[in-house]
Amino acid sequence: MLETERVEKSFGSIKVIKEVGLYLKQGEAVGLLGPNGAGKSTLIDMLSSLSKPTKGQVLFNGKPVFSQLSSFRNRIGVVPQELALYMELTAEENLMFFGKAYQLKGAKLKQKVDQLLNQVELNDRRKDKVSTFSGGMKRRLNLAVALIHDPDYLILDEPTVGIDPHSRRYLLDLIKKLQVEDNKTVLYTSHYMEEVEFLCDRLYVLDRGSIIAAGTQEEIKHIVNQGSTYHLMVESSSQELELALTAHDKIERFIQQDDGYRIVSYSNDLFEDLIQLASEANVRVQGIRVQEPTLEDVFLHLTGRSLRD
Ligand SMILES: Nc1ncnc2c1ncn2[C@@H]1O[C@H](COP(=O)(O)OP(=O)(O)OP(=O)(O)O)[C@@H](O)[C@H]1O
Repeated sequence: MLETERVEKSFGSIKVIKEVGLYLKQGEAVGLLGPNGAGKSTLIDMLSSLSKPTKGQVLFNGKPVFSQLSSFRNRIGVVPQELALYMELTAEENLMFFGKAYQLKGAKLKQKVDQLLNQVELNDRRKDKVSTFSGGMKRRLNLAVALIHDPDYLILDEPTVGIDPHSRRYLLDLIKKLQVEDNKTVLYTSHYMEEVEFLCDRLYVLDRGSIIAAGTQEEIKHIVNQGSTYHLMVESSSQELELALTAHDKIERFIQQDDGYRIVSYSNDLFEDLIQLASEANVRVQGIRVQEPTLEDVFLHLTGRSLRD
């Protein structure tokens, strides 16, 4: 088990991680969800022993990671947010290089490199320089590099940023397979709630350096289940309607979306009120739908802000 014990991290006088306690049991997939700047990368750096907490500690199987650094680093693979690849080397040379850093060599290393290139579907590009790869191909190779020493724990920091939908789908399916079939423990960081919903059994919601919710997806969604989430589709946005939504006592929060508003309410019966508010504001309603709460709603409910603020 990998866990943090009330860890804190400050840069100068600014505390960016505040008393965070989280754990990762072997074999499970855990999501760490939070908007930009919440502190996800800072937390991951501490969890993967790349930086030391200012306070508290990170434990692996009950002992501080810094007391077992080399054996700990052999057990974890980290996929950083920034690509950690040599652009002037080929895909194969990158994997060989990182494999040697873990003391792999000879036939064993070659076999692992072949297996990983197949797994991330880059075998036909193995002899090409990484600088010629698309964003998605680089991300796939970045994942392969993290797996070169066959770690049991895989820590991924927003691995799908800036990639095409095909590569994104491919990476998500591969990560799921690594967890389910190869029994890897996964910590997956993202500000895309749908990715975390697809991959993770349990999750933590991080906001401004603190964990503001934790539990299974069901438990977390239950937080907003007392009411409902409405999707109000309108022809155009209206300041008058927004003022009326803000003033309405049964509406807890709302955010504007491309085609209307997403509204979190304590009430299960808001249809008529919404139609009336829209009509008073001279806004044409195209439709109203009640939606299952998503993690986005949970975040909106807890913080009043959108996940992608
Ligand atoms: N080395 C540093 N020195 C000073 N401040 C830092 C440093 N690293 C991070 N921060 C600050 O800590 C806060 C958290 O940053 P962090 O990168 O951990 O957030 P994040 O949740 O990973 O965001 P993103 O999704 O944008 O990557 C930010 O306000 C950031 O500016």
